[in-house]
Amino acid sequence: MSTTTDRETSLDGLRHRIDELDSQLHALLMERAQVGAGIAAARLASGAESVVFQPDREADLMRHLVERHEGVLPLATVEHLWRELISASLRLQGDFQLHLDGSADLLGMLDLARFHFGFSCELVPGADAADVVGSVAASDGDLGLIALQDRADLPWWRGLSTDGAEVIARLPFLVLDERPADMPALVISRSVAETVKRDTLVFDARWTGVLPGNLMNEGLEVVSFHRSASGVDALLAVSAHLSEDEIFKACADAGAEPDVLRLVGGYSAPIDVEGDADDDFDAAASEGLTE
Ligand SMILES: O=C(O)C(=O)C[C@]1(C(=O)O)C=C[C@@H](O)C=C1
Repeated sequence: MSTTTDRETSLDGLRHRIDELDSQLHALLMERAQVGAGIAAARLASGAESVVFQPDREADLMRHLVERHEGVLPLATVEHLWRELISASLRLQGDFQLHLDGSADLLGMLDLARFHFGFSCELVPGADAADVVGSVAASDGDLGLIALQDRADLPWWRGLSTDGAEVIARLPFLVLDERPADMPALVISRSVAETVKRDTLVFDARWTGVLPGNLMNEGLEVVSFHRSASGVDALLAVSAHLSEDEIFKACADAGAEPDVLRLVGGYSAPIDVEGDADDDFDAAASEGLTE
């Protein structure tokens, strides 16, 4: 005669438990989609014309997942599942296309696009980052995915603005060792509502001559930079707590005030699940800045 423990640990017993869990999960997923459709209907009723991304809400959801998470399921798997669910919700609100930076590594780009936006999202290859910025600014609710390089071939971010296309997210959102879809990138969209809360602001900053060498010490991250004959363009990520005056002062303390400082978006800072996210970035990037 089999005991309860035998039934719980036998192959048949475990499969039976998986069937039960799948059925509960499926019911919950269907209910979640229904709630998403409710949000879509409420948006439509409020007169919203196109898909409305809520990057800060998405970041909150992810943060809660990280806080609750335990056990053997890889966190990156959970992230991907939720990204697919969120994308499904978005598609219930309307169609949108994702414009891809065609100058970046294609496989890395596709991996990231599919991981973050799911498999039903229509992908549109763009020539390069500047082309993606133009397409998103001219669209009615499309998104763009632009690969981040420490040294950019062109200062593509000059095309961003808070009344055109702006930065809304930075990927990957969960910083994990050896994670899938780990190409560093920015997501851009047409300008999002003022009510969006973001802890990091992104600026187009320009200096004639060289870039101050120790901006990072002042709490300013050079996300990407482009050097030309006349000077340096930088895409700066800065804590949203700092005012523009404080940013100018921090730059002056680091060596020189920029000639141009223009807000071009913001995002909820990625979560470094295993350690210090800043480690990867600046050691590599800042080395080449003051040559
Ligand atoms: O909360 C919303 O406003 C939603 O539209 C729902 C939802 C989700 O599926 O959780 C979907 C898309 C948004 O970008 C954020 C969250």
